[in-house]
Amino acid sequence: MYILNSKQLKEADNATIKSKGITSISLMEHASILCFQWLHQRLQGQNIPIHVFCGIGNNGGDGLVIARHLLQHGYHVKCYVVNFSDKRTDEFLTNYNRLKELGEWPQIINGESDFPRVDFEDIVIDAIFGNGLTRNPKGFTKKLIQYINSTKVFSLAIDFPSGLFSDKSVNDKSTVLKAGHVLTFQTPKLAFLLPENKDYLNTWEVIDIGLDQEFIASLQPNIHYILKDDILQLYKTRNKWDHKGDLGHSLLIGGSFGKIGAISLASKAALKIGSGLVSIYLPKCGYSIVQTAIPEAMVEVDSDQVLTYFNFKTKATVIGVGPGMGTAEKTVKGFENFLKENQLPLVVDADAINILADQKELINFLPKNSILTPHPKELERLIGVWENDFDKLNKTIEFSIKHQIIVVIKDAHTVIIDKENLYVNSTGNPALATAGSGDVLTGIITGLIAQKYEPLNAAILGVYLHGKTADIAIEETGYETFTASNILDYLADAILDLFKENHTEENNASETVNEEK
Ligand SMILES: NC(=O)C1=CN([C@@H]2O[C@H](COP(=O)(O)OP(=O)(O)OC[C@H]3O[C@@H](n4cnc5c(N)ncnc54)[C@H](O)[C@@H]3O)[C@@H](O)[C@H]2O)[C@@H](O)CC1
Ligand SMILES: [K+]
Repeated sequence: MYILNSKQLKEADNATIKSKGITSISLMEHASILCFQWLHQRLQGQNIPIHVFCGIGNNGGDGLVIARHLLQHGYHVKCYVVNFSDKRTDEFLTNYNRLKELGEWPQIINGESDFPRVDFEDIVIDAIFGNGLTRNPKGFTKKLIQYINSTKVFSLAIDFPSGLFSDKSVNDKSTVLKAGHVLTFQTPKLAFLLPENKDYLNTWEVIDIGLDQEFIASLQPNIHYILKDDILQLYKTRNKWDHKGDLGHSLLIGGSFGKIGAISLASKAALKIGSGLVSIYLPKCGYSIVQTAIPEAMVEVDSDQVLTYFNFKTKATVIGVGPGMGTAEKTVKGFENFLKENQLPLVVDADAINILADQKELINFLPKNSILTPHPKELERLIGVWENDFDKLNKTIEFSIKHQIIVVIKDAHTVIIDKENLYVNSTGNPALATAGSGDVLTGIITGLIAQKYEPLNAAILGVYLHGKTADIAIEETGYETFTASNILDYLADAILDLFKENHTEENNASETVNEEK
């Protein structure tokens, strides 16, 4: 699924109005009725006070439409116009008049003395600002947002939590209305998926308002939200005549005394995801451990306790390097020599990333389309500090273009960056915040490249499946007892789930952002 920015969304609105021969008013009516229905289905006519706060733009127009339908269905509605400007849009004015025709005159809020009383048990519909927000809310509008937040009332945000920008960072945290739930139009918004915005929304879902898909595709959006449908297009089924030699040979390089588990997990993962053959190259001290733990794997050893020589004989198709490797001086030297010789596709993780961050000139030896899988701290060592999450993404895009490599930024929403294209993952939960989870991801991606997946597709598919294991598992394991080994236990379920009937929530992008709330 595409993620559109604010400009693309406006273009898509206009293109749809043209191609479908409809008016902007009817598009607004349609979008807002879907929001009304969402609420009506849940409230079933309950007599709860609903405060609808409308701005003066088209987001406010949506609020007015929702208020009208709620009134017509007998709800206890109070509608307000947050009068921060006199530049009311035509769509706002039309719907303002339609509401008045019903005998309902919205209360105009011109200052703090006009703020209504809002109780915790009430419901707020936030239709103050949407996609048109260009600057921080100021004056009494800012105060109103703070007042509503202070009541801790449930608020249903229309399209955006008011105060949250679509494509740039919020610099004043106190100007965003905290949403209990967001009904956002047509596509997820990048802002919802960034860690810096986690406090502004609890859950969100996309409401499909029927914008012109052909037009949207013609914009060639560079940001994607990866759902099951996207994954099914990448997934390769096996052929009857496949031989283990056709399914690639993964070589996992890593481990050091005390950290043999990391390379062991990565190697198991490469096997579990279907790599035809798996070899491990590690320090001698890990030999018996991996031979016992993974009888399917072949093993070659380096010096006693840390990797030093990197003089393996294995002829692999792809190499995953870094888990548990450490950064001993001998290892750094050996890794440097290895990089200068190596021609094979690489998946680079953990300490191997730290070595690259320390000696940036080595990055130039990575083959084109190598994959780096840093967590945020490792990324910072690689690209330097960022001002905010948008800056982080831009800096990573520059890095990816400069070095022609793919970066997997591991986070609650892992983002895969391939030059200017961003792929945001939709699966996973905090159960994955556990030791060894990254090592398993490295093994999965390596094992997929072995099976002839393009590196980018291997990263997208690997990250999705890795997250999906935890989504399936938590029903049984809860968050706490889930460990990295469980990722491997549930990998089969994650793959089989691709072929199960879609649940509605998977057709319709949605998520819980903040698990505790
Ligand atoms: N036909 C359409 O264009 C549709 C629009 N829709 C709604 O329209 C919204 C976008 O509407 P608008 O573009 O009118 O914008 P908004 O309603 O989000 O913003 C209102 C206006 O406030 C001004 N503004 C921005 N920041 C401000 C600030 N800090 N202080 C004071 N004024 C500020 C802007 O110039 C903008 O015109 C979407 O989020 C969605 O809710 C939906 O009804 C779907 C159809
Ligand atoms: K809003």
